[in-house]
Amino acid sequence: MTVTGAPRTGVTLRLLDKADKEIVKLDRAVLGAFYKFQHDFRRNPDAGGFDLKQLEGHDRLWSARVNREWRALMIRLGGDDWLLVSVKHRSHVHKNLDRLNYGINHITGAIEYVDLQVVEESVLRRGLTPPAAPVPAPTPVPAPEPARPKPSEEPEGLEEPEKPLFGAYTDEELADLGVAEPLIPIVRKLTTDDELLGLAEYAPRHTGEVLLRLRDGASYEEVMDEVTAPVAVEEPERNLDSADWQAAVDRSQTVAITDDEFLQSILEEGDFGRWKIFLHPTQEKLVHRRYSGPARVGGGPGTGKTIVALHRVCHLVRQLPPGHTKPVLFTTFNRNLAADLRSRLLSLGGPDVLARVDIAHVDQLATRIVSEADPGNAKRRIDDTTALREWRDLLVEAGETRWSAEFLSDEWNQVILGQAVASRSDYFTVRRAGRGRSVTRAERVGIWQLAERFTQRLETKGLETHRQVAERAARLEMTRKAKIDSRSREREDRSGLDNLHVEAGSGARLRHRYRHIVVDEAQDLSAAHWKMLRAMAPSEADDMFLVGDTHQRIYDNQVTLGSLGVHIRGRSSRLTLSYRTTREILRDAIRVLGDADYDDLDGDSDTLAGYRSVLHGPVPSLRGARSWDEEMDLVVQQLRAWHDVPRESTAICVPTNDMVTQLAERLARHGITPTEITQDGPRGDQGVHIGTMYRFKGLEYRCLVIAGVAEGLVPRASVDTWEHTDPSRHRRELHRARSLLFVAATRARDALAITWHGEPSRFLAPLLPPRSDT
Ligand SMILES: Nc1ncnc2c1ncn2[C@@H]1O[C@H](COP(=O)(O)OP(=O)(O)OP(=O)(O)O)[C@@H](O)[C@H]1O
Repeated sequence: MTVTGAPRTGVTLRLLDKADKEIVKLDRAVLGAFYKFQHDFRRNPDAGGFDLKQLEGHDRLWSARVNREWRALMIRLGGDDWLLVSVKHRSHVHKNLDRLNYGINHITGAIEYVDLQVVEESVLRRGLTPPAAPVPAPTPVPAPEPARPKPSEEPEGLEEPEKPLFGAYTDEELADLGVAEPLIPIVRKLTTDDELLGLAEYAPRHTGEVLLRLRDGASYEEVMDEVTAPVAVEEPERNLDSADWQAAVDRSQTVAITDDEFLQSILEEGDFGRWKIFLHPTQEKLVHRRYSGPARVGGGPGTGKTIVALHRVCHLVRQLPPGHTKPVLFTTFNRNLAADLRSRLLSLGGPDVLARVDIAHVDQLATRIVSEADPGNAKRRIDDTTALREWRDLLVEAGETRWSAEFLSDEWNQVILGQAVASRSDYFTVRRAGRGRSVTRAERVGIWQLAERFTQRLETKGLETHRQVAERAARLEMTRKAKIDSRSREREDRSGLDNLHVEAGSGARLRHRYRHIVVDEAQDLSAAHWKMLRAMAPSEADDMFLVGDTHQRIYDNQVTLGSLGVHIRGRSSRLTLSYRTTREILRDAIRVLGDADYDDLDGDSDTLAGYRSVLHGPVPSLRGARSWDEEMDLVVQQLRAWHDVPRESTAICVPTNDMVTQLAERLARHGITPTEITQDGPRGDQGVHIGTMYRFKGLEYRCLVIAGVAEGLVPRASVDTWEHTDPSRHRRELHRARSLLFVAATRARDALAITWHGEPSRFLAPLLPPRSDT
């Protein structure tokens, strides 16, 4: 192809969501021709050689020559604004001119393109041959549950292929849910799940989401509320001007191709890079909204909370006036997660964005604050287990028997440090919600005295716990904020902000450390962390943006944000579409949670209503063994069955450190390289990752085994010792153990296998057949 003509400015070539998936499948030569085509087209669409023409019978659909055989299909949005929707062989275009369909969806207001021929073929193909599972299906599994039938309807099962899947809905109902209207006649004919999955692959995204949710058993009203309403154009806009393609493009998932490298990176990263460019409309709204104060985004695992937080950080940075400071804090629970945020932010926003963001985990921040105030501090940090040992020793030495070491340790962590209680009089009035046993005023005097002795003991030994540091940092920051507020209310210079590092020791005028704070894994931060963070930014619009899921809380840090000065009421939203896990894994993970209650970080309850996925894979496998030794062999067998999955995309999660060591040895003996996940993340890139459940927070793998899911291990046997002595603590510990298993199960993207030895964990009961069958 010869391209002539001078470059022209103002040409925009956009790519519609899903067109990238088609392009990436083109063979190498055609892909090469396509790269050249898009480069030349962006320079000058009128240059010779493209044979650019409007397709017969279509107002806006144009074709351009990619090479002799292949054509790019584009919607002309107006003037020099083009939307690339497909790249097809020319014979396909000519034969199917009347089957190429595009328009503005009257519910979502987004541009949709459908090649009816392709959709029909994919439905038929799926209908005739079983789909290839992304990974080998693991062995014995309970039968999949049929979708929940609509009330007053016979159950629909996979066994009745002749019955239309969506026979219970009228065309109008489907259209009102936002199903692409040209597809409704095909939807009517679907009779199997495989056909439905085939259609969902090529249909516009929203159509797939609606149909799969209906098929999951959700009612029409539920689908309307959960799937359609969040992306529907507002009522006053309902009378969409179907000619306004420029407005429609803003509501569509598209990306403007800015340069060759950008396009190449989108295509090369494939599914792994899509989070950077195609946000779901519900994610998009959260990223760009202006919030009058702290905002919180919840949602089940894999719904893209971290992705939203990353985009939000970029958005906030792009609104900043030019400068060299870091007015945005991006924080999370631990070092490992913070390192991951840093590399993803760099990949999303590049070095310019990264340069304006301070990324640090909460304990690191607390340590910085404390060191800034007390540079000579050389204390050794100890964890909660070592601290508990110190409590035991103290009680023995003091001859104290009124309270157990565990009780006092919890009281100190959760009430005294947890709520940053600074004085005995504060302790008399502090709320002890969730602590189970109540304590009298006289008892509080005794507990406070012991707490003072305990802190003195640590002081003398040169020790301190992370919680102590967090609490001290919170107090320091709150004092600092009080000074800022009182001293400079009228002379606050809103544009100038200092950071910790800039200001330390400089004697500069006190200012808030950050203008915006974005928090990931918010469910695991303690009250002291929140107090510290709250004091670090002025209370203004867009000050704090928190993402987290209380169903995944695995540390005992329940808080009520409102009481800590972080007022999220009225600014809370939830994401519900999982981009990570398949529908099969998600269904079992939800069953593990049972009907326990979860909070919304602010004293009310949270739910996973509407939590769903459009991804599909094998049903999780469940296998028991007689002994741990036998179970380890099961794990090896499972890994062998996954031989075609890269080892580093496979992981094993177990309840204890000893099991990590033993399993690693067993794998090595069978020639499978193990890589331990340490506190700082996996020790290397190679091999199957192995770690305890706590280490899996924030990670994801294609294939995952959760081993040792047995009574006595999940939950730990010691949890039941609280059953009668402290029922409230017993409940909390069970809750936590359940969440831990839920977090582990939802790390799997394609396949999940759960194993145990002896008696299976009680949390697996909803997944297992009734006892008589086992
Ligand atoms: N809009 C999107 N397009 C493509 N992929 C996405 C999108 N949003 C999220 N993902 C992918 O889904 C997976 C889960 O995303 P993310 O880690 O942000 O979820 P999360 O809600 O924070 O999960 P968790 O609560 O388990 O930590 C990641 O692989 C991410 O890249």
